[in-house]
Amino acid sequence: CRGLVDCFLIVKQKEEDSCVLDTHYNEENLTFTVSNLFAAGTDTTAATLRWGLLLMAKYPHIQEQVHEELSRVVGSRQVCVDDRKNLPYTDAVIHETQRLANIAPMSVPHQTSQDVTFKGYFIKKGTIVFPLLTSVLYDESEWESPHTFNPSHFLDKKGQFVRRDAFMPFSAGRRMCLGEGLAKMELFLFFTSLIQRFRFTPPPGITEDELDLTPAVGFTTP
Ligand code: HEM
Repeated sequence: CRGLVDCFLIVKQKEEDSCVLDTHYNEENLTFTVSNLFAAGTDTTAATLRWGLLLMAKYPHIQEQVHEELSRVVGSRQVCVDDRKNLPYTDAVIHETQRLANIAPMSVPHQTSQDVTFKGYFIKKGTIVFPLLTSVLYDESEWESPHTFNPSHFLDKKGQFVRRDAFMPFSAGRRMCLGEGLAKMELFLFFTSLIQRFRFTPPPGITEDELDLTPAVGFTTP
């Protein structure tokens, strides 16, 4: 069994052999599952990484601090997942990038499966609901400076990494992002490997102040 598709096909075969009718393991679901994984798992991580590099170009003193921490803790060997716990500043920069980049501002639409009253509002069964992640990621009662890039949002006074409940780029609840662990691992490994080897700067003739952080409109925020 080499991966998801093999696993799926093996169960499909078993169910066919035991004459299970009405199975979820059919070709249509296989196609949807694989295409969903591509759609949900490629542009999201790539857009976040691009935001990370743009922010490093705009704030060179922060890029320098990430570089210093990486040189001190990892040196020139390849970064591995286990290094993250020893790189609190870098970890905070990646979290702050995800918060400010806010790449899935409306998460994905859900639909109420029954009538529900939420915070005094009646929502009828079958209503489409968009959970606005922006409202949490930029919540003024949660973040000291919601609209600025500030890695201290994820650091305590001693410079140790702190988790924040309002960090919700992967949404929340039962249907939250299935790829959170994979995405975090990818972002950490790609971001650190790039900063270890390169310096990111604005193009010639452009100052850091001129780098524009206005997001473009898209399903994710490019
Ligand atoms: C920075 C990267 C990513 C972000 C910010 C992100 C964000 C999200 C968000 C906001 C949702 C909607 C959750 C909800 O319905 O409430 C979601 C769903 C999902 N994500 Fe991600 N995602 C990322 C990367 C990935 C990766 C790498 C994969 C897998 C390869 C993935 C797979 C999925 C899947 C399968 C769902 C649907 C889950 C379901 O409906 O039960 N995501 N993601």
